[in-house]
Amino acid sequence: MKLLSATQIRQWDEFTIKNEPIVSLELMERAANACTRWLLQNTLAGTYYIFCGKGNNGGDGLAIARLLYNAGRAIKVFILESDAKGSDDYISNFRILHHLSAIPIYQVRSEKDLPVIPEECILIDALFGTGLNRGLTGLAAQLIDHLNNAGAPVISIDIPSGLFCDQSSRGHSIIRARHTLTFQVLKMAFLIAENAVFFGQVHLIDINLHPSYPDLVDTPFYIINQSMARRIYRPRTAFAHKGNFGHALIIAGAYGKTGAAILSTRACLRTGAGLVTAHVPDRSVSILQTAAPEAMVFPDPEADHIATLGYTPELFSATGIGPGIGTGVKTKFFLRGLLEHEALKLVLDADALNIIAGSPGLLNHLPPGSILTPHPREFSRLFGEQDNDFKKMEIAISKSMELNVIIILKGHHTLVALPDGTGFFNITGNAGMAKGGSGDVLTGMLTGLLAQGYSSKEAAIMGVFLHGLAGDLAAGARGMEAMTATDIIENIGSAFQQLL
Ligand SMILES: NC(=O)C1=CN([C@@H]2O[C@H](COP(=O)(O)OP(=O)(O)OC[C@H]3O[C@@H](n4cnc5c(N)ncnc54)[C@H](O)[C@@H]3O)[C@@H](O)[C@H]2O)[C@@H](O)CC1
Ligand SMILES: Nc1ncnc2c1ncn2[C@@H]1O[C@H](COP(=O)(O)OP(=O)(O)O)[C@@H](O)[C@H]1O
Ligand SMILES: [K+]
Repeated sequence: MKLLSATQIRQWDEFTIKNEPIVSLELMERAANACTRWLLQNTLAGTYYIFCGKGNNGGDGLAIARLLYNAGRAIKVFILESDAKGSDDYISNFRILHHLSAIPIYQVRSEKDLPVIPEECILIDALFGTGLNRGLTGLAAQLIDHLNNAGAPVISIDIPSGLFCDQSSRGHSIIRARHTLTFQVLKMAFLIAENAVFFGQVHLIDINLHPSYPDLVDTPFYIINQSMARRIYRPRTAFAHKGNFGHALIIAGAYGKTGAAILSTRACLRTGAGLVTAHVPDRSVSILQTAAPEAMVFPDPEADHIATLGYTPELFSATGIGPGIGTGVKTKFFLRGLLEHEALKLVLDADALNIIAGSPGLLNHLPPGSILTPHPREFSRLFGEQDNDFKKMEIAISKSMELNVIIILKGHHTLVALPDGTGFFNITGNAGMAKGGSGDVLTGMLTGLLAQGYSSKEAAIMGVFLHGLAGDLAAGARGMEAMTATDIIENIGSAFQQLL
């Protein structure tokens, strides 16, 4: 699913107005009706303090005020005054509301007009929407601070005021909403970790924008959804044999971290690789074979570390390396040697990435199409600290293009950055996965998919989707606190079944 920019969303409104066709004011009325329905269903009757700017977001706020009033709710309307005359639809809605003389409308012209806000009221934020074109300052910023400090819950219309859709909002005054009722589609701002404190729970409000528009526009950003994963998934044919599904190699687990090797290996098995071999230090062999009897093992001659490439890596269909291997000298040399094999299909995670971060020259020796799976700290070690998460995303994409690799920047909404300059956001997964071992599972899953012949792009996109979905199923069964990485593995099968 395409992730549209603020400009494209505005054009989508215009496209709908022209092609449905519908007049702009009626589209605003449709949006306001949908928001009002949500408010009536989800908020208890109290007084709504509705704060409106003078653009179309403010127009939405005025229309919502009228509809709530008609539904019998108590309301007060506050207009943030400025020199702007107001958008046409704002003006129309203001006139309609003004005629309903029972509705109190207050103007906020200076600091002394900031109202006293009782804690038990509901604040509706319709000050600025997707038309924000600079950070808020002056009276607007004072009003935002005032609302944030009031102690009453804030419900933002479309986007918290002050938050930019497609760029970092760091350092600006921004509403901290408990809920955001956003029109039609997710905005990029809601996918970026640094914004998490602002939008609260996001609810998509369907306003029936014209279905043809997204097909007509290009965008470098996508959201991974079930239908995208389904298009990638290739169900097994009845006459298949294990040779059809590749032989995966997992290189993981210095002694003391054998668990990482077990999790990756078991995830790889559960993802469908025909054969799986785990390369682990000698002392870990029996532990691994007990925990994952379906896997074969290559015992490293070293008791505690990965050090020896005693096989031809090209014989494996795909290789995952990194979980728990440590960054010792012998393991560094091992990785250096492995990267000389240019034809490998590789997944690099955890300590493999830390080793590369310590010898950045190695970045130029990654086999084309390799998949790197850094979490944010590993990402910073590899590519430097960035001022904000949007910049981080840009760097992920530019490095992916420059190095011809796939970078999976892990997080709540994991980003898959591809060498063609596109970025795919994952929306499965939950905070129950924020514990040791979840990443090891992803490495095993990605290696398993590569081994079965999925391309790096397919494996990355479907892999992060299935990993998050398995995590969601695990959370559903066990709860976020109690679930473990093993529970993610146990739910990989059910996640696949949702692709059938
Ligand atoms: N027909 C449509 O286009 C629809 C638009 N909708 C609403 O319209 C919103 C977008 O409306 P607009 O494009 O009018 O934009 P906004 O309502 O976000 O307001 C933009 C206005 O504020 C000014 N402004 C921007 N940044 C400012 C700043 N930092 N300080 C002071 N003034 C600033 C702009 O110059 C402009 O006049 C959406 O978020 C949504 O709420 C919905 O009603 C659905 C239909
Ligand atoms: N809050 C969250 N929401 C969704 N997914 C999460 C969340 N926290 C962690 N994850 C996922 O869990 C995995 C954690 O990986 P990582 O930090 O490498 O863990 P580890 O190295 O301990 O196994 C990533 O795939 C990440 O996307
Ligand atoms: K808003």
